[in-house]
Amino acid sequence: MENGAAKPVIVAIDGPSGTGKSSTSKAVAAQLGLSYLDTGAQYRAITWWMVANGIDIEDPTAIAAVAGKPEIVSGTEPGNPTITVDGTDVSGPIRTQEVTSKVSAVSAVPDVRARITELQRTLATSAEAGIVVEGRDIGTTVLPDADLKIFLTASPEARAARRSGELKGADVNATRDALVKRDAADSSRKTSPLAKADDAVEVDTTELTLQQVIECVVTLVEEKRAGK
Ligand SMILES: Nc1ncnc2c1ncn2[C@@H]1O[C@H](COP(=O)(O)OP(=O)(O)OP(=O)(O)O)[C@@H](O)[C@H]1O
Ligand SMILES: Nc1ccn([C@H]2C[C@H](O)[C@@H](COP(=O)(O)O)O2)c(=O)n1
Repeated sequence: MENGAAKPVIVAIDGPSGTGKSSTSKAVAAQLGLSYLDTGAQYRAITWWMVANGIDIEDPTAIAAVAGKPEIVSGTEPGNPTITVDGTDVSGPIRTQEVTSKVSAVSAVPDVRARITELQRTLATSAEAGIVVEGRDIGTTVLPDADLKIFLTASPEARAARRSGELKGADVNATRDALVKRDAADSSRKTSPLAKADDAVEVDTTELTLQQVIECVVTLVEEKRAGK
């Protein structure tokens, strides 16, 4: 660039749930001085609002009719990624079992996706140094021109073990079944399903520590920036 400033780098990280997208993306963004966006938190936030306002989650028409109502604001600081709905901090409530069980239905509604995708593109293009955006359809739909696309995978067993550890004593088989069910719903919806972009680098994290995954992604970003 003319003034010598580095061009903002846009990194898209997609994959099924529990593959390490959030942990990896936050750490990579912090290490490289980039912004960070958790797009799952945005879909959880709109789901939380639908539940709080008594919208029938089984009725896509009812969801679509009010999809533009809540104001969702995401903070993109990797050390403190905030999320508010109409000014209320919902970072805790969006992680409840109720929201987790309903988010796939809400996020499958095309009007919801159009609304949230617009927010995501605005945040990504305004990040000065660049941004790491994680989700399900970032490389395929939201940011198809991202500089680097990563698709994280891991076996259902590894992902369930990670989540059960987090949920302190949760039954591993039940956790595995819930993960697999949510992935199937997210992969089979018509609009912008969970999918690997053709030009994404796939990283299987099953046998890797979180630190190894972070180092792998940092190296890929640095190589991309160096034009390798
Ligand atoms: N490579 C790894 N080895 C062991 N544990 C890991 C690894 N990567 C992530 N974890 C742990 O697995 C759990 C899930 O990780 P994380 O929330 O980053 O996944 P995710 O892909 O963002 O999931 P979701 O899509 O459901 O939000 C966390 O407790 C995290 O610390
Ligand atoms: N780009 C995205 C991100 C998330 N979703 C939906 C599907 C997920 O099951 C849900 C919650 O995401 P998580 O917090 O587990 O990462 O949100 C999506 O459709 N598109």
